[in-house]
Amino acid sequence: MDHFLWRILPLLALLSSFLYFYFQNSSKFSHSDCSLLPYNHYWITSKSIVTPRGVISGAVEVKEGNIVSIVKEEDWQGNSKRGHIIDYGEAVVMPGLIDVHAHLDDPGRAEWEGFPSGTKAAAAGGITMLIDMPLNNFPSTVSVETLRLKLEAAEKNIYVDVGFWGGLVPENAFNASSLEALLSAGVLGLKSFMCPSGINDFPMTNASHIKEGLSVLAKFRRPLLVHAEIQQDSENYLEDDANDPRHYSTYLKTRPPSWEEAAIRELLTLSKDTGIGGSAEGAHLHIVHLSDSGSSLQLLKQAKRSGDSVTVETCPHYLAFSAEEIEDGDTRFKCAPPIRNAANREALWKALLEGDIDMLSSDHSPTMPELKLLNEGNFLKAWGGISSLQFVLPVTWSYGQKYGVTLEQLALWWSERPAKLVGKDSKGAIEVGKHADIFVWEPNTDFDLNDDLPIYIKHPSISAYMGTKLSGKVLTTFVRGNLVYKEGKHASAACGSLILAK
Ligand SMILES: NC(=O)NC(NC(N)=O)C(=O)[O-]
Ligand SMILES: [Zn+2]
Ligand SMILES: [Zn+2]
Repeated sequence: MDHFLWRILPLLALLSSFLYFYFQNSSKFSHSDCSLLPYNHYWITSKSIVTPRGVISGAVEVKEGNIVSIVKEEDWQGNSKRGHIIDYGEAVVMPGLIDVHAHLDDPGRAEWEGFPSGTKAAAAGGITMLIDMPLNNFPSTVSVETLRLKLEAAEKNIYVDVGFWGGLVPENAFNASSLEALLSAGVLGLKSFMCPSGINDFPMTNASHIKEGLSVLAKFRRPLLVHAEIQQDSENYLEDDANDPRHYSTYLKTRPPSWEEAAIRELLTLSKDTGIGGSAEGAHLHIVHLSDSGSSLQLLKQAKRSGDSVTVETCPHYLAFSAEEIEDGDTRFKCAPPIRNAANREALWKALLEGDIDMLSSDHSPTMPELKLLNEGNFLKAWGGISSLQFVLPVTWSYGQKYGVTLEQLALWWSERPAKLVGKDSKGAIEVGKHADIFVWEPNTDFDLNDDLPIYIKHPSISAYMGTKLSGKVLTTFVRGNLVYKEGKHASAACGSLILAK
C-alpha cells in the first residue's frame, strides 16, 4: 500500500496543482476580494448626498452594484429598513468622478505609471471610472490588435472601471474599415493631435485626417478628442541667451495662445458638419485641456451658439497654478499647452462657472522622474505632462473656494458631463438605476501632500502638487457597489470593469 501511495504521489501533486491553477484562473474574483465590505445589499446614509435633484439628507440603497432607491431623511425616519447601514454622518456622498483624460502608459511604459498604480490612485481620489488615452503606452492604441494588447494589460489589473480612446493617426485616418473595426471593438471615441505628441508612434493629424475621422465617428455617434495646438512661426521667441531654458517664461514663449487659437479655428471649420442636418451629424468634437481663455474660448462659444456639437475641458493645473509662480527649473509644471498667467487662470474659472467650459479632466501624464530633468531644470527638453490623478478633486475644491464652487458644480464637471461625453448613461450621478459608483469625502479636512500621505501614483516626486496643502479628504470609494478603497486601504483584488462602447 505504502509503495502504491509513493508511486501515485507525483501524480496527485500534479493533479492538485492543475486544479489549483484551473480554479485560480477560471473563477472570477470572489466578492470578498473585490470589496472591503461583505455585503451585496446595503444602505449609505449621510446628511449630504449630492444628487441631480440637489443635495439631500437621507439614504442611498445599493443592491448588486446598482443604486436601487434613494430615500430622503424625512421618509427614512421611523422606517425600519432592513439590511446593513453605513452611516457617514456629515461627510459628503457624491457620484464617483469620471476622468475622461488619463495616460496610464500600459502596456509598454508601465514603469511610467501602469494600470495597477494608476487605478489605485484613482480610487483613492474618488475617481470611479477613467478613460485611458491611446498614447504613451507602446504600441499606441490605433488598431484592433493594439487595443487587444491594452485590454489584456488592463484586465484584472484595474481597481476602478476603465474605458479606452482609440488613436486617430495618419496611418488609419483614410482607412475607414480600420477605424470602423477599432470603433466596433469598443473604443469610446477617437483622439488625435494637431502638433507633435512627443511619442514617435503617434504622429499628428491635419484637417483632412480629422475630417475623415469625423465622418466615420458620425456613424458610431462617438466623439473625437483633439489636442488643439498648431505650431506657428513665433516672432517673439529667439534662441539666444535672453531665453534661458531654465526660465519658465522661455517655455511659455515657445507655445503662445495663438497655437491653440489656430488649431481651434481650423477644427471649427470641420465641426460645422456635426450640427443637425450636417454631413457629420452624430459625430462630436471635444477639445481637450484648453489653456487659452482668450480667442480660443470665444471661437468655441460662437461654434456652440451656431449649433455645432462641441465641448471643451480644462484641467485642474490650469485652474490652480499661474506662470508667475513657477520657479526657475521646476519642470514638474511643464505641460502642453502651457500654464499661462494669473489673468488667464481667472478667465478660465469664469468660463467654467458660466458653462463655457463644460468639464474637467486630469490629463495625468506621468513619466520616469529622469525624463522630467529636475536637476538640470531645462524646460525645453523636459517631458511635458502633469502628474495629478489622485488629487484632482481636492485641487478643484481647494482652488475653487475663492469662486464659491458648490458640490453640485463638482458633480457636473467631474461626473455628469463626462458620463455624457463617453456615452455611458449608467454612470455619472447618484440616481436610481445607475451603477453604485460613489465616493465619500470630508470637504473641510485639510491635508499636507508630503511623504506621510499614502500616495499611489507611481512617481509622486514629479507631481507639482507635492509640498502643498489641500482641503477635501476622500474617505471611501465604491465602484459598482464594491468598496474598493477605504482610508488608505484598497480591496485585495482589482475588480474594475473594462468599459467598451456597444
Ligand atoms: N504625450 C502626452 O502625454 N502629452 C500630454 N502632455 C501634456 N499635456 O503636456 C498631452 O496630453 O498632450
Ligand atoms: Zn494633449
Ligand atoms: Zn493628455
